[in-house]
Amino acid sequence: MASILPASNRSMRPDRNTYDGKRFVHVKNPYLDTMDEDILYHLDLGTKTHNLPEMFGDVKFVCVGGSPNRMRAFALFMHKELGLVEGEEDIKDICAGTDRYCMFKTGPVLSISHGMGVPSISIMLHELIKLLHHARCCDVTIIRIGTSGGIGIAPGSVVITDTAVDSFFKPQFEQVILDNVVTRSTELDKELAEELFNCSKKIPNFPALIGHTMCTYDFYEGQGRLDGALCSFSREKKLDYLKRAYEAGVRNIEMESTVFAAMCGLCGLKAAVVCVTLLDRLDCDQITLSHDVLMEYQRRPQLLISNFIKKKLGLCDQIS
Ligand SMILES: O=P(O)(O)O[C@@H]1C[C@H](O)[C@@H](CO)O1
Ligand SMILES: O=c1cc[nH]c(=O)[nH]1
Repeated sequence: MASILPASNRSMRPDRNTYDGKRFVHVKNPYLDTMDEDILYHLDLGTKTHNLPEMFGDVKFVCVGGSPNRMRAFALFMHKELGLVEGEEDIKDICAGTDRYCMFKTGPVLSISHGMGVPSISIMLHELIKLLHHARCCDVTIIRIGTSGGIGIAPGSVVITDTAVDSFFKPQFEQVILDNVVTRSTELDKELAEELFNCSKKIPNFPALIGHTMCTYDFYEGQGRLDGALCSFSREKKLDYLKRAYEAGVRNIEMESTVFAAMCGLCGLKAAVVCVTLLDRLDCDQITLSHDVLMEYQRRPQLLISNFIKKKLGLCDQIS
């Protein structure tokens, strides 16, 4: 992928007046317009050093997930599924100059890792959303493909999130800005969730459901685990909490969905969260799956999203 610009090049910032008629990415920051250059530090990209419209202008689907290897595997899988002619060796990590995140592009699909937890995905999303804006991308759908702990559902089930909720089962994300708490909505695109669910029904033996996803700030105490280095509650309290979560409509727990939903919603991106469950938290806390089973489970959201993308691109609606 080309596109290191000479240092003398002017900013690639687009003219927003030419944006009419399509669903463009909104950045909601008046200061961006006053900047001569925008350095996307954690992605090792910038408006003066890279021709972002040339590199990314055709992106229509962005898939994000915690692990660099998973997101690389997804890019390679999509490359094959889209029947693209370039060799796999051409799919290089676009962010290789930093070891914070990995990014791969194949055709109109961008695959990016975001690390674990709200702060990590939030930094990546700020820079990714600015990247899509600078690249003048339009009609972009963004999907988080992750892993999670299930509540009251069989391990291996794929949960398509209708609403991301916080640890109090509320559909909101609280962002501390200066010394204020700003509450943002975590509603996701319901039509997109339905479309994904319908897509899942066409895949044989594919256990999928729509439900609320709870996002926590921690994997251990924050998710009611009894097996962390610290635990100050009883087994009964844990089960009572998880059962109340289930009654509130929560079917899985992970660590990024609320900020993902809030930021994508505010910036006009159609967004979905699709996570496979690795265990049923009503039964246990430790993840005891074999490596092979874990890999197979992690491929489930990828398979669903690849079918969805192929359908949207009119390539086919058959199952691979
Ligand atoms: O996308 P991944 O599988 O990384 O998401 C979940 C939530 C945390 O980031 C992590 C915890 O194991 O997995
Ligand atoms: O239990 C789990 C499994 C994966 N990811 C989580 O956040 N929790």
